[in-house]
Amino acid sequence: MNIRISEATDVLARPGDDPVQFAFHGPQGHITGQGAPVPVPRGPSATLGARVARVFQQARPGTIVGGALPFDRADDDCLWQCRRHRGTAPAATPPTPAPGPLSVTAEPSAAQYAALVSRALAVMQDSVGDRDALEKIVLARTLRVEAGTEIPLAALMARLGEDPAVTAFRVALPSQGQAPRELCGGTPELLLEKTGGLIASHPLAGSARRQASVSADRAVSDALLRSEKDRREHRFVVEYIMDLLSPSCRELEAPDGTTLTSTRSMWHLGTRIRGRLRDPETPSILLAALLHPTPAVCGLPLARANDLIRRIEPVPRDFYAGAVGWCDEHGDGAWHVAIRCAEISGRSARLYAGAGIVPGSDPMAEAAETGAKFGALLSALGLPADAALPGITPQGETC
Ligand SMILES: C=C(O[C@H]1C=CC=C(C(=O)O)[C@@H]1O)C(=O)O
Repeated sequence: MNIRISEATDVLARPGDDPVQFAFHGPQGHITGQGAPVPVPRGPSATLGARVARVFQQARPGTIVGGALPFDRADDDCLWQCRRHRGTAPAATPPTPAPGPLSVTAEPSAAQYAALVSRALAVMQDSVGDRDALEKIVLARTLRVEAGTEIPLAALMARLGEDPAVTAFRVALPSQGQAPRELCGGTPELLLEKTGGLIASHPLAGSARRQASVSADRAVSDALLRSEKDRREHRFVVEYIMDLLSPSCRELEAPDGTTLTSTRSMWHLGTRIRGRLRDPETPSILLAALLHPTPAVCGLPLARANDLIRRIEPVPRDFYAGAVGWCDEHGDGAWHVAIRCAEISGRSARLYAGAGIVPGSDPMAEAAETGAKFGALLSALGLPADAALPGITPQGETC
């Protein structure tokens, strides 16, 4: 089920030179929210329904709401109301971003991250037998990239959009100083798409880095498909989403079961979920907010994992591992998990990557997995894709 915005019958505004508040290019279509910034009053997840309903009651027909929900449901979201623009795919051969000399600093380093994973595994072990025993946690690390010149977002989007398996996105965020701040990335994970009464979700969890040779690539994907640890990590996410969606659905199924899915740099385990809503008017943004954050980015049980993440991750997640997307006046829209992304402001970028930890996880392997997940964004920035793999020290700095 694809929402093809370019085939929509309603009147579309013409894209101009207006500032872009949000843009999405990927398998769910191309959509851009452009124009003078008109924010949806900001607030936490608990007040989202009332705030968005008020916008659509007062807005002109053809208005859409799009933007970013933060990782932490208690934090304020960042949503914009815009006229819907017919988006176009980014240029096929985009100019090189060329942001000048770059420096990369891992915060925390791969070794420090592996130590955090060990700590989380110890908490998991200690919690065995508790009513709310910690079964999974997703821990993230970041890379701070400093460029010699401003990072060109349009070129970065175009580079990310070359991978047909991902949705390249950008969302304007509230600025924290002089320079505008945006969340930009290429996410492979569909949280929730709604067209009329039909919904779809494609949760991913369980990962392996793509390999250069065909035989090695096949071997790692076969191993991922057979891995009991990765299947367990994945199952938590699918069960969580099915449980949360089922009260709202007349039909809900995962017809193909769990299969391999790939981007240009990663293999994942994925499960396509499809459903038919009891109430076709249910806004996609509220379904996204209901699901988010899933155990693909937080853990299980949610509250315990979230609490540990807040206590041990050294860099706040902000909008990383939140949800990004858009919703129209009929509730239709598409929301993606905000991963494989960076917060970008002027010459600076902060890249984020996380990995699901379950009993049996190997701390250094999880550090390597996060290193591989940085690859797509690093190469879109003109850096070596393996710059964040443990043991590799770009320009003398420690990853
Ligand atoms: C949390 C991230 O990935 C999630 C999505 C796919 C696979 C994942 C994993 O195998 O751990 C993660 O759950 C990230 O890329 O930052």
